[in-house]
Amino acid sequence: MSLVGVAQMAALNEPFDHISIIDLKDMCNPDLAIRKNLADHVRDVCINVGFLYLQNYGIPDKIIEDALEASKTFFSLPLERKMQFDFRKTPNYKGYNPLLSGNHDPRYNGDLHEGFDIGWEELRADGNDKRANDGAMAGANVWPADFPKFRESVLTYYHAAIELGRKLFPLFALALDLPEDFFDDKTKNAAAIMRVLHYPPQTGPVDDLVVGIGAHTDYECFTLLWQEPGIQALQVLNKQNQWIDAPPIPGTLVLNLGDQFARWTNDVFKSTVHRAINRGGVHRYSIPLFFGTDYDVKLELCV
Ligand SMILES: O=C(O)CCC(=O)C(=O)O
Ligand SMILES: [Fe+2]
Repeated sequence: MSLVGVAQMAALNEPFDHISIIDLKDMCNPDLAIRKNLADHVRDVCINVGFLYLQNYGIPDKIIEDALEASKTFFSLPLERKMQFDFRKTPNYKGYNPLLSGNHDPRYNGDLHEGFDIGWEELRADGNDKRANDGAMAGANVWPADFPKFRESVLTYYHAAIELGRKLFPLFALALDLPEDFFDDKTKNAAAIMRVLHYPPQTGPVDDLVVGIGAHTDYECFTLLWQEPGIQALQVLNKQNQWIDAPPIPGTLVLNLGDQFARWTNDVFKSTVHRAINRGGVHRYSIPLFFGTDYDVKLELCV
C-alpha cells in the first residue's frame, strides 16, 4: 500500500489516547527485513500520532546525569550572572533565555521556563572539525568560562544525542519507503539546536494563561526530548482536541516529528501540537534537541 493509502486509512482511525514505545534495539540489525519491520511501526506512529517513546536509544545514563547536574547548577546561578549570556546579545540566539522571554502560544502570558541554547560545536577544538558550523544558525556558542563542567557535560550529551539522531534518519527513510541513505547527502551539516530547559514549579491558583511552554509544534524534522523522570508536565493534543499526558517513562526518550517532516511528506507524517505545564510542585528540567537537515536542502515531495 502506498503511504497516501495508509494516510487515508489513518484518517479513519480513532484519535490516539496513548503514545507508543518503539524499541530501537534492531535499528542497526544487519537483516533488512528486521529493520523494515521496525520502520513499519515507526511509520504507523508517525502517520497517526507524531509522538513516540524511544527505548534502547544508546545514550549512557551517566552522560544524561552529568548534563542534568550541570544544568541545575547553571540555572541556580544569580540572574545577573545568567544574563551575561543573554541570547539576544549573541550571534544567532545562542545562550541564556530568561523566564518569560519566549511565548510559544500568543494566547498566553509567556512561557514559564528559562533555557540555554547551543548549536554545533566540537567537544575538543583541535582543528579537526567533523563538519562546518554554517547555515542560518551559524555562530559560536557562549559558555561560562569559570564553569567548564557545564560546557563539557552539556556538549557531551549534545554529541551523544546527535549520534542517535544520525542513526534515526535511515529509519525514517525506510518508514517513508525511500532508500535508507536518502537523507545522507542532506544531513552533512544538519541543523541541530539543543535547549536545556528549567521549568520552575507552578504553584498557587491554577491560571490557564500560565504555562511552562505554550501549545506549539516544533519546526524541524524531529525532536529528541529528554525529560526529567517522575514529573508529569508534557501534553500532546490528539485529533479530538484532548490533551494526552506524555509522562517520562524510565529508560526512554520522547521523539516528536516537526513541521519540516510534515511539510516534506505533505502532512502524511504528523507534526503534533504539544505543551508543558509544571504543576507537580517541583522544579523540572528537560532537554530537547531539534534535528533538521542542512539549511539549503530543497523540500521536494518524497512520498
Ligand atoms: O519541556 C518539554 O517537555 C517540552 C519542550 C518543547 O516542547 C520544546 O522546547 O519545543
Ligand atoms: Fe516542542
